[in-house]
Amino acid sequence: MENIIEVKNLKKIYKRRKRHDNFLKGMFERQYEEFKAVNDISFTIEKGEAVGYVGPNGSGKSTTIKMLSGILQPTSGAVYVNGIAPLEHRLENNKNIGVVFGNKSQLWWDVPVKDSFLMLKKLYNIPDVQFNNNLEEFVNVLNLKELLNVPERQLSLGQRVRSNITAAFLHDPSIVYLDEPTIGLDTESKDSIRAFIKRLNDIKKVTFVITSHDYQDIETLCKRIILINHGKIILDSPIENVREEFNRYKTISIKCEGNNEVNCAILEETNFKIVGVEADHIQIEYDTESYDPVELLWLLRKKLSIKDVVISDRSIEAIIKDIVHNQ
Ligand SMILES: Nc1ncnc2c1ncn2[C@@H]1O[C@H](COP(=O)(O)OP(=O)(O)OP(=O)(O)O)[C@@H](O)[C@H]1O
Repeated sequence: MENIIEVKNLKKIYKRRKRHDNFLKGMFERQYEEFKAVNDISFTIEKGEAVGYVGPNGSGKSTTIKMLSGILQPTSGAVYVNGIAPLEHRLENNKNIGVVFGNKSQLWWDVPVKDSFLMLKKLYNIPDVQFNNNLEEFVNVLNLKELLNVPERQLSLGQRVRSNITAAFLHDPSIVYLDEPTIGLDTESKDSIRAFIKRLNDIKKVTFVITSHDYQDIETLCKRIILINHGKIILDSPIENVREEFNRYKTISIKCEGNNEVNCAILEETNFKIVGVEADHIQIEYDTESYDPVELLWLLRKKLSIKDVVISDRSIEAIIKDIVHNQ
C-alpha cells in the first residue's frame, strides 16, 4: 500500500516567555524558555486509513496536525503529505487536504452558508458538476437544506460543525484532518457526523487523521490508534491489538436484590474494585489472570443475591488512560 503521509523525526519547539523572579526586572528583561511540544516523532499513514491520534490535554496533537496541514513550520524533521512538504507547497497541499477544527469555524461569519461554499468553489477552482454533486450529497446526508441561506453567525454549534464539515469536503480532498470534530455536540449530531465520515472513508477511501477526547469517535471511525504524550509517541497499534494486549482486566456488571448502597458496602469489604455504580447495577473490575468468570461469580454469589450479570471488555478509553498513567 502507498504511504500518503510520512513523518520523520518531527519536532516542534515553542519559545515561551518565562516569568521573571523579579517583577520590575521582568518588565525590561524578557526571558524565554524552550518547550518541546512535539519531540521527535515518526510514523507513516497509508492511503485510505483512518487513524485516531489521541493523548491527554497538551500532549502535542494539535501541534502535529498543524504541521501536517502546513499551518505551522516544524522546528526540525520532515513531513511529506502526498509526496510534498505541506508548508513549502502550501497551495498544492491545500488542494489535497481538508481540515476541520471542531471548536473553530473556517467559514465566513456574516454571509449565508451557501455563499461561503460558493467562495470555496472559486478558491479551489472546483468544476460545476463536482461542486453541485458534492453539495447535493452532503446537504442531504448532513441535513443542511434549511441552513444554506442562514449566515454562519446565526447557526447553532451542531449546525456550524455540519456546515464546516461540508466545506472541508467540497473539493474532494484525499486527506482530511479532524481535530475534535464532535466536541460539544449532542448524541444525534455526533452520530450523523460519524456516519458521514465513515461513509467517505469506506466509499471514497479518504484518509483521515482524527484527534478526539471522545473515544466513541475513535472506536467508530478508526482501526489504528497513535497515542502521544509529552510530545512523544508511546503507542502506535491497531485498536484490536490494543484491546487484546491490554485487556487483562475485564468489567463485570451485576444487578442484585436489595439496596445498592448496602451491596456496595458489602463489596468494599472484599478485594474487588468497584468502578461504577448505576441505578440498579454495580460494575466491578477483575483481573482475568487471578479469576476465571465462573469462580468470580461463585465468590460474588456468596456475598450477594445476584439477579443479572454482564461481563465486558474494558473500554479503549480506560485502557489508554492506564497506559498513559503507567508510563
Ligand atoms: N503557540 C504556542 N506557544 C507556546 N506553547 C504552545 C503553543 N501552542 C501550543 N503550545 C503548548 O504546546 C503543548 C501542546 O499543545 P497542543 O495544542 O498541541 O496539545 P493538544 O494535545 O492538542 O492538547 P488538547 O487536547 O488540550 O487540545 C501544550 O503544552 C501547549 O501549551
